[in-house]
Amino acid sequence: MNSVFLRKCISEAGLEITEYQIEALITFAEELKKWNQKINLTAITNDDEIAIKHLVDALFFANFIGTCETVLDIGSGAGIPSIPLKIVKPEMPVVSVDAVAKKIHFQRHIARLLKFDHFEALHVRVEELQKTSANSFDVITSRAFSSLETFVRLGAPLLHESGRMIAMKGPIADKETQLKDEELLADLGFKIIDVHSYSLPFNSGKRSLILIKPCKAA
Ligand SMILES: C[S@@+](CC[C@H](N)C(=O)[O-])C[C@H]1O[C@@H](n2cnc3c(N)ncnc32)[C@H](O)[C@@H]1O
Repeated sequence: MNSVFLRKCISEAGLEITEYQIEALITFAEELKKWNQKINLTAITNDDEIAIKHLVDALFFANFIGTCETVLDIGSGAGIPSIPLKIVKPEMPVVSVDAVAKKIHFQRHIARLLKFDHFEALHVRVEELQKTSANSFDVITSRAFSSLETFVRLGAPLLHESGRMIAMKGPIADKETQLKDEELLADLGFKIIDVHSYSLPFNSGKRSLILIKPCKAA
């Protein structure tokens, strides 16, 4: 991957990271492409798209969540957003879960290569995590995992009472879909607190971060 293009994308997005972190993101991208030739980890294989749609999108999330909290990434696949998050916030404890073993093997490989501390990649269905990690996480996130309702239903038992859930989504939904989502979340005792919209660099599409909290904490 071309570091000049990645730097341009990060600066176009208004984000700032160190040279060391740029190099680590490039290592992640190169390993992703290499492993993807043998095992199917991502449908995105082009360098520019990996930079914008995987790396920069995850960096927007990392920038949004602030400092040191315990994060759970549900259905993290090849490690989005968990791996870029660990690269730019190395001190942050992150647990990344996926139901597919080869994806978790890849994430562990990256964690070893980049010498991550406080990073656990677990081959487990999130439903099973409730037995060991109830009410443990300050932030629970997911991208391209499920509907908002399923995300909140599966994540809720794992969330610390003062925690928040952040769904990484595409463009803001139309009013009708939004109202339906709000009703479904209210039935689970949760509420949408904020929707943070942003554009990926070079007109590559709109995205949103949906901040959700238990009604009693809102
Ligand atoms: C479309 S991928 C998204 C991967 C990554 N978050 C991204 O945005 O590139 C959805 C992932 O969710 C995982 N998944 C589906 N159901 C799951 C469950 N119940 N528990 C854990 N992971 C699950 C799948 O194995 C898959 O890797």
